[in-house]
Amino acid sequence: MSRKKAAKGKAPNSSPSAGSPGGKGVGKAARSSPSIVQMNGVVHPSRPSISSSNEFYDIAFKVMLVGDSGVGKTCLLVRFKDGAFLAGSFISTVGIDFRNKVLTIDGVKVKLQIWDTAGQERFRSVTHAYYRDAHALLLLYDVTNRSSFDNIRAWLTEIHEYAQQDVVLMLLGNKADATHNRVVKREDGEKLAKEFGVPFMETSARSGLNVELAFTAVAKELKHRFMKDPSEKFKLHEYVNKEMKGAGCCRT
Ligand SMILES: Nc1nc2c(ncn2[C@@H]2O[C@H](COP(=O)(O)OP(=O)(O)OP(=O)(O)O)[C@@H](O)[C@H]2O)c(=O)[nH]1
Ligand SMILES: [Mg+2]
Repeated sequence: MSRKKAAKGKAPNSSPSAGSPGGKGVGKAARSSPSIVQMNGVVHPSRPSISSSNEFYDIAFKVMLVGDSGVGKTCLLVRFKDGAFLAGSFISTVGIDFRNKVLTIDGVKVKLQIWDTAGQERFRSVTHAYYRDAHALLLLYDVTNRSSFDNIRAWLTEIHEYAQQDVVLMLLGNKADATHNRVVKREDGEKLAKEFGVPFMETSARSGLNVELAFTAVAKELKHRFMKDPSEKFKLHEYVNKEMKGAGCCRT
């Protein structure tokens, strides 16, 4: 397997062309493939790989964080990327931003290009334009904010409209550390996730609970799908249920 070194400082290759912000008119796009091709079992980068980091990787995927404003998308990404919590005043994301992180999954270097979207309604058309390139979506609500949970159905409708049909999807109930302010029960999240057939876990960008797990699970699923190795049996739901820790614990 050829190993590619991520180039530095260029714009990510997943961004839609300038002036084409999806909006309602975009509809479903053709299936996008990872920025690599597999020939005779060998993985080759199909075009120059682009990353803001400077690490080698074998395969790359695009992951998008979506959900209402304030649910903790940016904090979750910063926790995953830098291992830190952005405490203090809330700075709402404007438009869209991205960070790269390379994970080693079963000896394979998997680069996740993670898109942090703005939850505010006024940026929705920008977000729509990026759905079609996403290989995975992490859909967040805030366990201390009922309306962010109630809006999950609307987010799922939007995802069905704009994202690829086979996009890897996971529901995350964030801010699980905030026990005193909790208004959404863990069972409510579990029930909703079951109804839509998506894996679910509660997370905390503050404590780090299940943050690494959420991204690792997605990376494992994407790598598994890409490699199509019949000897390797990976089931995302089973993996998540086995590895997930409750809010009472402190898995990072
Ligand atoms: N207690 C607690 N607070 C959190 C957690 N994650 C985020 N927050 C707080 O929630 C607020 C919003 O976090 P952000 O990550 O900026 O929210 P966002 O989803 O990116 O919001 P937009 O960019 O507007 O879409 C901030 O004040 C964070 O400090 C968490 O896990 N626990
Ligand atoms: Mg944000």
